[in-house]
Parts: sequence; structure tokens; C-alpha cells
Amino acid sequence: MKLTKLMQTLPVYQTIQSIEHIEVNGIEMDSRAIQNGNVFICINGYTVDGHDFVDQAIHNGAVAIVAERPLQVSVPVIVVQNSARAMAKLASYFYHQPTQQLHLIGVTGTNGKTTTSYLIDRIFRAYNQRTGLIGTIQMNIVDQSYEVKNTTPDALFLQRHFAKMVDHQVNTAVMEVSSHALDLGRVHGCDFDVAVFTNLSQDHLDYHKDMDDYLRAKSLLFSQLGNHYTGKPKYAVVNRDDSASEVLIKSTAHNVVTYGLHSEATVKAEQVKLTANGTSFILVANDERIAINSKLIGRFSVYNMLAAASAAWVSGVPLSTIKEALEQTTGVSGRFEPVLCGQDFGVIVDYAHTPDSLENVLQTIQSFVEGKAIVVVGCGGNRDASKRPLMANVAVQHATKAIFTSDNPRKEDPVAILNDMEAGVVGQEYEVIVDRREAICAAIQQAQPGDVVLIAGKGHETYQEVNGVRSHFDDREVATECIEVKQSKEK
Ligand SMILES: CC(=O)N[C@H]1[C@@H](OP(=O)(O)OP(=O)(O)OC[C@H]2O[C@@H](n3ccc(=O)[nH]c3=O)[C@H](O)[C@@H]2O)O[C@H](CO)[C@@H](O)[C@@H]1O[C@H](C)C(=O)N[C@@H](C)C(=O)N[C@H](CCC(=O)O)C(=O)O
Ligand SMILES: Nc1ncnc2c1ncn2[C@@H]1O[C@H](COP(=O)(O)OP(=O)(O)OP(=O)(O)O)[C@@H](O)[C@H]1O
Ligand SMILES: N[C@H](CCC[C@H](N)C(=O)O)C(=O)O
Ligand SMILES: [Mg+2]
Repeated sequence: MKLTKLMQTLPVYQTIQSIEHIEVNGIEMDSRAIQNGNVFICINGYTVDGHDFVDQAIHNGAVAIVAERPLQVSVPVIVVQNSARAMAKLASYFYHQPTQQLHLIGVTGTNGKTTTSYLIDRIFRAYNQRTGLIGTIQMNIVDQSYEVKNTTPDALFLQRHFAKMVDHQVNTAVMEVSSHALDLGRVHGCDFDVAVFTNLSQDHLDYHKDMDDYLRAKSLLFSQLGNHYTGKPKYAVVNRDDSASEVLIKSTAHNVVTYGLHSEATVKAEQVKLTANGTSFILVANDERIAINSKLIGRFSVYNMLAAASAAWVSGVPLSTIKEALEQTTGVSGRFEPVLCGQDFGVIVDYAHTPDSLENVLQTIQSFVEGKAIVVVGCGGNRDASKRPLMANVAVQHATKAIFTSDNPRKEDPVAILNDMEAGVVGQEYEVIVDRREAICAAIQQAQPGDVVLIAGKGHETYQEVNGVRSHFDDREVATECIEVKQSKEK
């Protein structure tokens, strides 16, 4: 592609050298990956500044540079205001605007994005669509899975893989859209057809200045809806029971569909019944009604099902298909996942890593547990420290017994993180066991028939990061080992 043609997608840029003759065969943001004929985009990151790697990029064959400032180098430099946002547009154009060929659904919110995305994916599969999915656990393109580093990867990765989805005849794609991604412009080149909001509560205040700033980032998914005008109808699907939805509704000029349990909503759940084995409710969408009997547990799961059902319903999927998919779903890896080794007490591995999700999950357990609810929980290092005392407080308030432990301390001192957690507890008992394996085994040792042990925070993760080094660690495997040790002692 001619560089001049590629650059047409940017409304404003500056270059003093002629770029008329340049032919481009690829875009890269990493100097190490540059090949002959590529354009190198310099991104000023959190760790290093991509502008410092132009020489390596040129040495590897870069024919032009996109940068945020003029650079004295041997190839033309195109100066833009924000190279990450420019990259999103350039990548979309280079890969022939793949998201315009997909029915693209974006899911944002503090909790429930992964679960809701999987439910949407399963509904569209039941509707015989070829689907793609991008989120915290992995990326799926039809039946192939790929690792991802971020919940919402960078714009280049996204556009490249949307193009791959188009090549694989995918027609519907669903992705989680994190607040970081919205703020950093990772989804700037994406033409969403449906934007879904789950809920808002505290998280990521290490990155966002305050809750208003966090909500502002989330609202970008709604304000940018329909930016790439193609004439297709666009829908905002929001949780009516969450007050943050008011801001999101005001952020979009497109169709708004609300869902909820308590308020007047377009899509509702009526006659909700929550049991230890699942949930049932009547799904109401305008004047259509259908009974749902799901294996998913807890009121929060009803919200996730409503969000997914609404996204599918506005896309034209019949309620009968939505019912079929929701009823077949047993759950998502590491989300309220039971560990079953024939023991006479429950063990649940869950990804709750915010005060709100921990409270939701513990309340759900309390609603059916016959004995004690024992929670093992920690807080991540180098992430929002202000949620630590709040999570500890939720743990002691909503569990019979709380054991505080480590959850990816990253580069922080695990004991310092635990001290931050302990500051949130006044006058209530808890135990601190720094080593996560020991903490899980201690909880399982203490469990009596009828008790439930909740192991929170890591869900599907298969590593523990300590001192910046990741080692294999899977809560489900460790719990199984601890149960087997307990069973062998009892024989
Ligand atoms: C803080 C943050 O968002 N960091 C992201 C960022 O990394 P960074 O800014 O450190 O990148 P960097 O290493 O400084 O590199 C800057 C530029 O120099 C280039 N470079 C670098 C070295 C070199 O030799 N040559 C070169 O050209 C790099 O390719 C890059 O273009 O860019 C990387 C590539 O896109 C991301 O993987 C990385 O996410 C890290 C892993 C991360 O942990 N991010 C978290 C905070 C995050 O984004 N989380 C959200 C939400 C999670 C959720 O709630 O579900 C997410 O969407 O994942
Ligand atoms: N709708 C919900 N409301 C509150 N809590 C929820 C909801 N759905 C799930 N949870 C809780 O939050 C945890 C994380 O769920 P999920 O992975 O679906 O969220 P996420 O938004 O993708 O999280 P992340 O930001 O890490 O990607 C679950 O394990 C469960 O404890
Ligand atoms: N997406 C979340 C994951 C947190 C999971 C928890 N296990 C941790 O490491 O803090 C985040 O980046 O904040
Ligand atoms: Mg997620």
C-alpha cells in the first residue's frame, strides 16, 4: 500500500520529507519486530519510550516513522499528536477496516466482562454464527484459542486479529473493553455495533484519578459508538440498576436498551429464584417472555445473563436460541468454579478481585451454605492499593472465617500488601498466611462437612508473580492437592 494512501486515514499529521514514493508492507510498534518495508510507530510507554528505538527500527528495514516529535533520521518522519491513537486508525485502514465486516460487540464494566462475553459468544454459536472472542482468558477465532497479554490488547494486535477473523469467515466478534484500553485508545479503530455495560464499582484507582475519571473512560465506549458511520444501527446496552448507566445513556446518540431486575427496563428478569444449584427466571424482552433455568449461581449471574441476552436480542437472535445457550452453559473457567474431589465440603475458585465482586460472591455463598463460609483472599501488588482494606473488610464481614494471603505481589513486598489489607479490619478476627499454598491448605484443613471454602482472586490464572517472576500456580490444582492430603490423613 502507498504510504500516502495509508496516511489519508489521519485527519492531521505533519511531515517535512516527501512520502510520495514510499510503499508500505506492514505496521509495527516494536522495533525488534520490524521487517523490510514496514512503518515503525513510536509509542511512549510506561516502561520505555519507543522513540528511543528508531535507529534499531531503521536498521531492521523501517521505511518511515510515525512519531510524536520530529526526529533526525534517514527515513521520513510523520509527526502526529498521539501515536497510539494514530496507530489504531492506521492499523484499521491497513487491514481494510475489518471491524466493519464483523458484527462487533464490546463489553465494559468493572465486574462480569469476561463472563458476559463468553455468554454472548455461546448464544451466537447456538445461533450458528462463526464467532471470535477477545478477553482476559484468551482470544478465540472459531475453534482455535490463542494467548493474550491484556484483557484488551493494543490496537495493532486487535486490527491484525480482526482481519484474521474476517479471513476465517467469522461474522460475530465479542470483546472485553477495559477502561485502560478506552483511555489509551486501543479500540480507537474499532467499529462497535453493540456496546454493553455491566456495572461500575471501585477498581483501577492506581490508573484512574478517581471514580469519575474511571467512569469517563468507560463512557468512551458509548460516546465513540457509531464514529465510523456505516449506516448499520448501533445499540448501547446498559444496566438500568446501576446508577452509572445514566452517564452512559447521555454519552450516546444511538439506540439505548436497558436491562435490570429492579427498575423499568427493556429487558428484565422476573420471578428470579436463586438456589445452590442454579438460577431460574422469566426473561422478558418487550412483550416476549421465556423461562430460563440456568446452572449459573448467584444474583450477579442473572445480571450477566441479562446483559448477554440483551446484546443478542438487539442483534436479532430469537429468545428461544438465547434460552438454549444460557441453559447449556455450565460456567466460565475460574468463575465460581467448583473443585470436586468427593469431599464433604464445598471448594470454589473464583476471580473476585474487587470489593464488589467479593461481596457478591460471598453473599451468594452465605445464601446457601449449611456450615461456615471460609474465604482465602489476597490483593494484587502494583495495582489499586486503596481496594486492599476494602476487600479485607468485605471478607471479614461476609465470611465466617477469613484468611488473608498473597495474590500476585508482583514487585511489592507481600507483607506490606497484607498490612494494607489488615488496616481495613477493626475488631474482627482473621488469619494471615503469606504463602498462598499454605493458606489454601489451612482453609481446607479447617473445613467441616457442609462448609464452603472460597478461594478468591486468581480464578483461571495459572501463575503467581512474586518479585517480578511468574511461577506456575493454579488455585484449582493446589486445592485438589490439599483436599487429597486431607483425605489421606482421614483414612
Ligand atoms: C500500563 C500498561 O497498560 N502497559 C501496557 C503497555 O506497556 P508499556 O507501556 O510498558 O510498553 P513499553 O514496554 O514501555 O513499550 C513502549 C513501546 O516501545 C516499544 N519497544 C520496546 C522495546 C524495544 O526494544 N523496542 C520497542 O520498539 C514497544 O513495542 C512499545 O510500542 O503496552 C503493552 C503492549 O500493548 C501492554 O501489554 C502493557 O500492558 C501491561 C502488561 C499491563 O499490565 N497493563 C494493564 C495495566 C492493563 O492494561 N490492564 C487492562 C485491564 C485489565 C482488566 O481489568 O481486565 C487490560 O486491558 O489488560
Ligand atoms: N455482574 C457481576 N457483578 C458483580 N460481580 C460479578 C459479576 N459477574 C462476575 N462477578 C464477580 O467478578 C469476578 C470476575 O468476573 P469476570 O471475570 O467476568 O469479570 P471481568 O470484568 O472480566 O474482570 P477483569 O476486569 O479482571 O477482566 C467473578 O469471578 C465474580 O466473582
Ligand atoms: N484484570 C485485573 C486482574 C487482577 C487479578 C488479580 N489476581 C491480581 O493479580 O491483582 C487487574 O489487572 O487488575
Ligand atoms: Mg475480564
